Amino acid sequence: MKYGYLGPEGTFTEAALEQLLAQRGESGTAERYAAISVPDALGRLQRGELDGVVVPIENSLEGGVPATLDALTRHGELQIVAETLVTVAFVCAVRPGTALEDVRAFGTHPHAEAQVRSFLRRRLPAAEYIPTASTAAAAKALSEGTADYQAAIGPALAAERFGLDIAEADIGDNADAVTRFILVQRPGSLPERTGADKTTIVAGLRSDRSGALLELLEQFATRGITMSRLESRPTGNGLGLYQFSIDLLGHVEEERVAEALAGAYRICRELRFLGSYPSADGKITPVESLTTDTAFQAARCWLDGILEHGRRD
Ligand SMILES: O=C(O)C(=O)Cc1ccccc1
Repeated sequence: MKYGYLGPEGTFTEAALEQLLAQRGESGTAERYAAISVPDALGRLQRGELDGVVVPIENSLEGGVPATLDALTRHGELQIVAETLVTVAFVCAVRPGTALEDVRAFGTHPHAEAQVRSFLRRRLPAAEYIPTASTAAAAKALSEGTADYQAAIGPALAAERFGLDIAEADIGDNADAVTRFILVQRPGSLPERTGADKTTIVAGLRSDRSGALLELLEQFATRGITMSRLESRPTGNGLGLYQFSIDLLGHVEEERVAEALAGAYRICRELRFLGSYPSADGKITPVESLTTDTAFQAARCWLDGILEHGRRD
């Protein structure tokens, strides 16, 4: 199996891939491919050049990763099969001999920049921020002398891989910051239901219907389904046109989730199913007695009885 990740070597995403491979017992056998961007990785997956791709999707401080949410929605035909959580710790890396005082600009991934703001305010208040495709891409360019910045912010691993010095370590605003990464594949069989699962969907609402979002949320509420993420992203087709990227606690093979998705499908302009997969935290989702599979099956039995008796020959 060949797995792609947001490269180059030394990104947080590479750490997430290693974590996922270890869980799947594939650390020794998998081939790795460092992609230059999330769309590049997903494109290669879709064309069959890769069998799986790991990308960041959500951060405990910043929320969803727009590049991933948008690329996943655009590709449409891909499926999330697993997730993993990585605790991210940041360092400020420089070329040997550079002092923090010499740093006029720094490069890093937008999600890293958002998580080191107090360090930036205290230590680099005048430095310009140059966004890069990944944290390790910033470290690589700095070490190769092709960067127009003097510092790179990212994991210690990236500094180490590219022979940089660590000017300051542990510069994150929040020591408990966690990033959630997903493993994406071409559509195939669904991961097995574990009781601790997530389902990811993208819902495009009908713009001519007042209360469309409320109606969508009702589909989940009435079936006892909890959302763990809800984000609006522009469709790209004009101002005011949004779609919602949503994580639900549950698996599509559960009756309550299947019924809610069917309800959502009826009322949405467009509904994309992006996958049901085990939650990384392994926490079993409590299911109220009125929304268990048994409760749904009993209701259907009752209805079948009515239809059976009332059938006209
Ligand atoms: O650029 C990286 O190293 C990534 O893997 C993306 C990222 C950036 C910041 C926090 C988590 C993931």
